[in-house]
Amino acid sequence: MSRSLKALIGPSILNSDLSRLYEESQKLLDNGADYLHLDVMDGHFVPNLTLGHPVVKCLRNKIKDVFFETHMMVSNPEQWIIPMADAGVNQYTFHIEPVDNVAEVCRKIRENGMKVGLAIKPGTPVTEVERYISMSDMVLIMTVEPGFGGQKFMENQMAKVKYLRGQYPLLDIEVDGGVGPATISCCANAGANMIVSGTAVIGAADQAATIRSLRETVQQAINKN
Ligand SMILES: O=C(CO)[C@H](O)[C@H](O)COP(=O)(O)O
Ligand SMILES: [Fe+2]
Repeated sequence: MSRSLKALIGPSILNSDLSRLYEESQKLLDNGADYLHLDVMDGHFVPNLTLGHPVVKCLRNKIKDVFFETHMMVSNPEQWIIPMADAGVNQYTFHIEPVDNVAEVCRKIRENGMKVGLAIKPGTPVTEVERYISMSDMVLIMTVEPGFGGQKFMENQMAKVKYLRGQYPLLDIEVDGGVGPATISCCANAGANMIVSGTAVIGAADQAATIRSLRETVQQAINKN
C-alpha cells in the first residue's frame, strides 16, 4: 500500500501554565492532539529559555505512548541528541542555520533511534534545507521568528511550503508560529500537513473543537489534491 499524507495537530505547550506541564499536556491529548511539540530554547540561538531533557524525561515518565517532537532552537543541536533520545523523544527537529555538518547531525539522530526534523527560520531560503531532505523525515517552515509564542503568523512563508509540496508530494511539512483557526486555511492550502499551534489551542474556549477543526481543514485540503 502506498503511503499517504496525514493531517496531524501537534500543540505547543510553550504558552501553557508550565508549572502544570503534565496536566496541560494530558488535557491537550484528551482533547485530540496527535502529538506534542516541545519547544527547547537555549538562550543563545534564540533570546529565550524554556525546558531541557530532564523535564522532557519527567514528562515521558508520565505520558507513555505519545509522539514527542522536540523543536530544538539551540546553537549546538548535536550536543543534545543523546540526552533527548534517552528522555524518550521520537522526533528531533533542529534548525540548520547554526550547523556546519547537517548530514552528520541527521545521521546521529537516526543512529539514536529518533526521526529527523529540519527547521528553517523565516529568513532562510528553502533551497538551504532542500538539499538535506533525503536525510530527513520532516521539514519545519517557521512562520514566526523562533523564540516566543503568541506572535503574528507570517503569510509570506507559504511560498516555501507551496514549493516543497510541489516538489515532494509525500513529504511531511510542518508549520509553526501564529497558526490557529484564522490562519489554518492558508497553511492547509499551501500544503502543510503537520500543524503546530500554541496560543490558539491553549487559550481556546473549546480545545477539542479547535483541534478537530484545524485537523479537518488540513485533511480536506489533502483530500482535494
Ligand atoms: O517554536 C515556537 C516559537 O519559537 C512555538 O512552537 C510557536 O511559537 C507556537 O506558539 P504560537 O502558536 O503561540 O505561535
Ligand atoms: Fe516550536
